[in-house]
Amino acid sequence: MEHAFKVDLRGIIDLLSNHLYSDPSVFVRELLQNGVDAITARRARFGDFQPVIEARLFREEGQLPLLEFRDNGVGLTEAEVHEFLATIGRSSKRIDEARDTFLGQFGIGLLSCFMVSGEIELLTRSATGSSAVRWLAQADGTYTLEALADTTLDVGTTVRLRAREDTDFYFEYGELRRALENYGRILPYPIHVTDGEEYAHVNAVMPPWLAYAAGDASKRDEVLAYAREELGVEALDAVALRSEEGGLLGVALVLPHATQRSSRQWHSVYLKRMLLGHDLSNLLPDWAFFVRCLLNVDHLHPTASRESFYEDGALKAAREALNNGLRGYIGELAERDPQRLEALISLHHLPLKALATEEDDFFRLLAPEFALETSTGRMKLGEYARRSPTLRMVTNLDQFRQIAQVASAYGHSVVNAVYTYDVPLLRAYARLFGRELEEVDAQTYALSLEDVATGGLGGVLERANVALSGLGCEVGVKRFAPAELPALLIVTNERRLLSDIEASKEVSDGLFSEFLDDYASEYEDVRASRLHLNLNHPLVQDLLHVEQEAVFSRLVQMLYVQAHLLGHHPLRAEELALLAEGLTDMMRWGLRATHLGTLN
Ligand SMILES: Nc1ncnc2c1ncn2[C@@H]1O[C@H](COP(=O)(O)OP(=O)(O)OP(=O)(O)O)[C@@H](O)[C@H]1O
Repeated sequence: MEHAFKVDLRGIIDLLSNHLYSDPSVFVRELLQNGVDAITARRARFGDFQPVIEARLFREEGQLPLLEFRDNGVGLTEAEVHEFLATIGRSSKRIDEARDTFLGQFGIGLLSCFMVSGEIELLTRSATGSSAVRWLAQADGTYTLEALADTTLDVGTTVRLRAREDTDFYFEYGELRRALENYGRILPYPIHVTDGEEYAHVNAVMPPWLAYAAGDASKRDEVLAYAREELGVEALDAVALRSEEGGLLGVALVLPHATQRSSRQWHSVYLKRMLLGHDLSNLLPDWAFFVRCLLNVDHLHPTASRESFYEDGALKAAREALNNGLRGYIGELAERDPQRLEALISLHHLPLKALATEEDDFFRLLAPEFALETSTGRMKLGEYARRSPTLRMVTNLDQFRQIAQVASAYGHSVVNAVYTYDVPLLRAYARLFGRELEEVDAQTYALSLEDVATGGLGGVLERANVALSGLGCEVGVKRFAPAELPALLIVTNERRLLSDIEASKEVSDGLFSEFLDDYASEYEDVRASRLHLNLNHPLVQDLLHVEQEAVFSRLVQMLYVQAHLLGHHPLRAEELALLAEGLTDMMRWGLRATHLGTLN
């Protein structure tokens, strides 16, 4: 035996309200959409007429507010009401040629009215001339349908909804007007709203960006003013975007402040002039996070929630077109107004770096303008490459701090490539412009310091090592530039990690401290850090002649602490204690020297 499915309407309403639609105010969108589609259908079948959509609110004493939403579109015959309105999932708009003409297609939109109202009343007269009908549907899935004797009812449809206690909010004039403006601001048919006292024509003035996008360049200032006044964006530029694919028209407003990839922009995306949503992540290229877009597409397909687009060939083509539009803007700026491009790069370097790493042509165009931090100051990549035939980079901030002083003594400038995109940018530069790229670290420079024969040092090394025993540091004596630098501390990354663990242990107790001990034991064989004393420095030369062990030891320890400070190495408790003791001794000796004219 064959049986028919039964539908539990309450279940479906629950599905729509809790899982498909993000907000009950979408009922306004669905009503608008049906009104617009009905007018489009009437025009197509019965010729031109003066279209109108009207929302009227009634508040009567002791009653919950009532909304009447009227359009003078094609209307429905009794048979069509049974077929399309009362059959869930059935739509008059799902024929192939209608897909591109109408906003609706799924045959579920009207049900969203049950999110705000217990019943839906619909009065309609078809443009075919048949008699008017009244349909009254309940959320439990039952409905009544009666033919109306009233012959004065105009062609079109009126939907009547009474608020529930908990949905009163959506039936307030201000809220309804905001929702109509939000969804219908650029719809092509006039939309009116009134509550008897207040009245508005919500789409009386078309925003200027559509005309600008369509090619009317004279609207640029109006678009910038619109962005400022309506969106609160002091845009630096307005880029017109259009493409046949997807029937896309839009404008990208260049933001006046730097942005991160993670900062999501509040775009406005319209489908056939009806607001679809604010997210453009599946249309805009990844790197375009420096613009805020206003966009209308005519030929893309919405998902059932109408909050994003369905992934298909048309969406892919539209994505491509947007990508090309924004790239075209940057390329054209380079030719038309290089200074403006320079300003754009310095403000929006992150998105433009992302673009440059994607494509060689853009790399050549943009890369020389990107700012870098180098051991000889901030400069643009182009300038850095002019000054430094071999490109040198460090990828670790600690390393950069350690070698910044020494590298310049060798006439080297080293890039601090710890920021996003720096490494791929330098690699791409080396590849495209045939340069050598060296990754350097503190050890590389320490190895190239000039060795000193230990024979002539008279046991200084041994004594210095005793002075620093227990600190995990070995002492060496070398000659290097700059001569003003008395000592250089080289700390390996593992050693740095170990110091960090020790520092954490100082402030933790119990279990965590034990865990840190375990963790640290894995690094037991780590090489000690190295303190290179610079024999070019007069203080180090004097050190060779200090005989009193206490003084010698303090001097070495203070050189060790000073090297920490100069190299921006964090001080552990041991180093802080040495610093305190050393300073006390120095002061004591200073005072004694003042009084006695001698040190000791
Ligand atoms: N104002 C109206 N005028 C004329 N016909 C209407 C009106 N509102 C609804 N209909 C008819 O009822 C059908 C179902 O409407 P509903 O809003 O549920 O779905 P839809 O608009 O077809 O698709 P979607 O779910 O994508 O919105 C429509 O296809 C249309 O035939």
